[in-house]
Amino acid sequence: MSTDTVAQLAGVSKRLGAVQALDGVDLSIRRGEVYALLGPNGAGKTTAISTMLGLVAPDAGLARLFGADPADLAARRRIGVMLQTAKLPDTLTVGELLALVRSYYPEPRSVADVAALAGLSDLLDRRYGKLSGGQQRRAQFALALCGRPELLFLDEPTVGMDTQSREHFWKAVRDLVAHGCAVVLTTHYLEEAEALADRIGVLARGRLVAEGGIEAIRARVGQRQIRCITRLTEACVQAWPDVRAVERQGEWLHIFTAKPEPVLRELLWADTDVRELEVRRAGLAEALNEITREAA
Ligand SMILES: Nc1ncnc2c1ncn2[C@@H]1O[C@H](COP(=O)(O)OP(=O)(O)OP(=O)(O)O)[C@@H](O)[C@H]1O
Repeated sequence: MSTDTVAQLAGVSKRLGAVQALDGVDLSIRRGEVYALLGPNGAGKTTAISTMLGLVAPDAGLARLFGADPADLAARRRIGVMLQTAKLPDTLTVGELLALVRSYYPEPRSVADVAALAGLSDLLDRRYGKLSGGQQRRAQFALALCGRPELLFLDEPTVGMDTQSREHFWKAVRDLVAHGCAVVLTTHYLEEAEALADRIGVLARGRLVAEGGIEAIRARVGQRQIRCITRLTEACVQAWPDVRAVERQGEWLHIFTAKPEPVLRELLWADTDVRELEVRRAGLAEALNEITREAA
């Protein structure tokens, strides 16, 4: 394992009941990077994170945290974790929870720093059980930061957060990463992956089917999208050669094609009043759909 690798799965397979949740997964998380693990529901993202954390024992292969077994206490002290299900005592205040978790670490982050990073400063006296869903997620994020982690595991961290909280959260993650923290992130909000991730791993049915930077993942899909305002009908455009799909959204027509040039020529010829014409590469969502469809 390279000294730059902070967490690793090597040839990991895991069966859960009748499901092959992970099937020969190899992945490495490097120091100071944000690695987003993406894929449809049930693809194996949570199982992959749980295996890195030593909460799930692999049937084959191995997991490493800072080169050690994930159960190793010294390695565990260097991580922070925010899982989808957090069971915290409802009756304690946020301040009391922070005091408790900070007491596990020899040199914890100060309450003021943690509260500022997680946007919690005005919630310290509130009981955890009385917080809204989004506020509870912020409290869980704060708890994950107490031990000054070098590696943070964030499993769908912004579910339930409003737009402002989510933006605050993204800024905090960027600050932490700028100071050398690595992050493993799962999310179904692709704009979150686009905003934060240095690298993306795509899981489908327990296999890592694509890995790379956002542009590299997008570039795997040759498809382009033409968007315009036109009086032409969907059926008319759909009949042209090279047109893969057509969708109308209000006054906009979206045309999907791998060969935009001949489609554009046809479009400009068929409707000389066409307006607001745009051509763009497929987005991350379309790329992920295509990659997971191919894998299936
Ligand atoms: N304890 C379990 N027993 C049986 N099957 C399980 C168990 N836990 C998970 N699974 C199955 O393993 C597969 C992978 O689940 P996992 O939770 O890792 O997916 P995920 O990618 O995190 O999904 P989501 O996006 O919905 O959170 C799913 O088919 C799930 O139903």
